[in-house]
Amino acid sequence: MNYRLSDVLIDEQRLRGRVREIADEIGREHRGGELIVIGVLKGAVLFLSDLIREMDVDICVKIDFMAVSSYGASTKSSGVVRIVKDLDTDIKGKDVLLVEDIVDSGLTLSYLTRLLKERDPRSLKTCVLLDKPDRRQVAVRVDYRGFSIPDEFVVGYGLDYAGLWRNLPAIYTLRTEA
Ligand SMILES: O=P(O)(O)OC[C@H]1O[C@H](OP(=O)(O)OP(=O)(O)O)[C@H](O)[C@@H]1O
Ligand code: HPA
Ligand SMILES: [Mg+2]
Repeated sequence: MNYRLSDVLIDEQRLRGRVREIADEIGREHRGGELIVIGVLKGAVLFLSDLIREMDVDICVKIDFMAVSSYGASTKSSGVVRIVKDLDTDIKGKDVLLVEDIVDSGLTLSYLTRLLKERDPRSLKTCVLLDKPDRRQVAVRVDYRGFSIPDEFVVGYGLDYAGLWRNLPAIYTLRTEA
């Protein structure tokens, strides 16, 4: 299938405003403490880098990354979540924030929260920019949510189709080429 960009679903201004609000919310709960912020590569990179820059300077933020892949060059999850890169940090006894660009079927977030809980962090919270609730296959807990969106494949601000369009500063829907 050939895809083209369609409409802007969430523009830069709305993204920036909501990222600030989420950072404030996290700040109220973690001020004075240490927080390990874990980004899920590659999709969460843009969101994470904006989010941590908006966080209160009194939070001692450390960052780490995990890479998983389940979509490949498709708009449907393969259903199999594969770890491509694990953490460098020991999270035992730490406050951890897992940051994702999107929760769709929920398979990735569910897999990662289960895996990280086994490592015995002091707390584990999830922060997701986009939530597509209509597509959920497994229940997942989302502690901080940016936007709830309809069941459409979206790209931009870290999100890709077949590796493309992650660099766009806004969230776009796709259309199939005529
Ligand atoms: O809720 P789910 O149906 O599991 O979908 C969400 C996940 O899928 C995408 O990652 P992908 O595996 O495509 O890797 P990427 O971040 O490198 O694009 C996205 O970044 C989430 O991690
Ligand atoms: N866009 C990009 N990547 C995704 C999506 C989406 O809508 N859902 C799950 N991974
Ligand atoms: Mg992807």
